[in-house]
Amino acid sequence: MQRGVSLKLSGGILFVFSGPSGVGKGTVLDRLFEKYDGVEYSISMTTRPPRDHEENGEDYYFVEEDEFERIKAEEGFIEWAEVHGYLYGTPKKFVKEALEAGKDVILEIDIQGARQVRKIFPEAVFIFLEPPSFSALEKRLASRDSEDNEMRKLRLENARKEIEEASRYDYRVVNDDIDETAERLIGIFEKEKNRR
Ligand SMILES: Nc1nc2c(ncn2[C@@H]2O[C@H](COP(=O)(O)OP(=O)(O)O)[C@@H](O)[C@H]2O)c(=O)[nH]1
Ligand SMILES: Nc1ncnc2c1ncn2[C@@H]1O[C@H](COP(=O)(O)OP(=O)(O)O)[C@@H](O)[C@H]1O
Repeated sequence: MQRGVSLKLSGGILFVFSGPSGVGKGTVLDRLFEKYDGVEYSISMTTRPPRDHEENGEDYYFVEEDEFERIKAEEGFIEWAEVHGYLYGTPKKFVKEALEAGKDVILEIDIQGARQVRKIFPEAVFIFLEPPSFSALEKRLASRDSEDNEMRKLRLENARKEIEEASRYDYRVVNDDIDETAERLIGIFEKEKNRR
């Protein structure tokens, strides 16, 4: 975690969205953003190589490890973590400016990042996306066909630990039907906006 992070939360709401690899986080958010613009998506930085369809500056900022380390040293991340063997971090500037402008922001980050955010933004809203079953998760990850066997195995091992953390989240949403899940997320965003 970065020291000296001080962000004003008087403006927008910070949503934290986590879930195991292959549960459908990206798919559900893509579907949601087709019809909803009530939250801003924070684009993370990563040292993971891009998948075929992924665009730099859209899905992630893809960087080499030395660049990531440089930004880390400059305290440019709200949080960062090593996940499945690569580094991932949330750039501070975008989130800070959006929240200060009164916009609501969603971070799609892993459980380690969520723990860090919980310490510095206890007011954030934490949402965990769960698979209907572990075998459904295995099938989804296999069907995505974006990792080799070894990487898929690592992601599934990590998934068990990630799912154990779900009870620490404010909301747990099972991703059965993509459209229904997107609607449930919009429902959560709107409910939280109305409360503040
Ligand atoms: N801590 C942290 N985790 C992130 C960040 N961006 C993405 N992640 C998480 O890193 C994990 C791997 O992401 P990715 O490589 O896109 O794989 P996927 O989950 O299989 O789609 C997921 O749990 C993401 O939520 C970030 O900025 N910080
Ligand atoms: N509700 C769902 N039902 C069936 N398949 C799904 C569902 N949501 C996502 N998928 C599929 O599961 C795979 C993993 O989804 P993805 O969005 O890449 O997951 P994540 O971002 O959580 O790693 C993709 O092939 C996607 O099409």
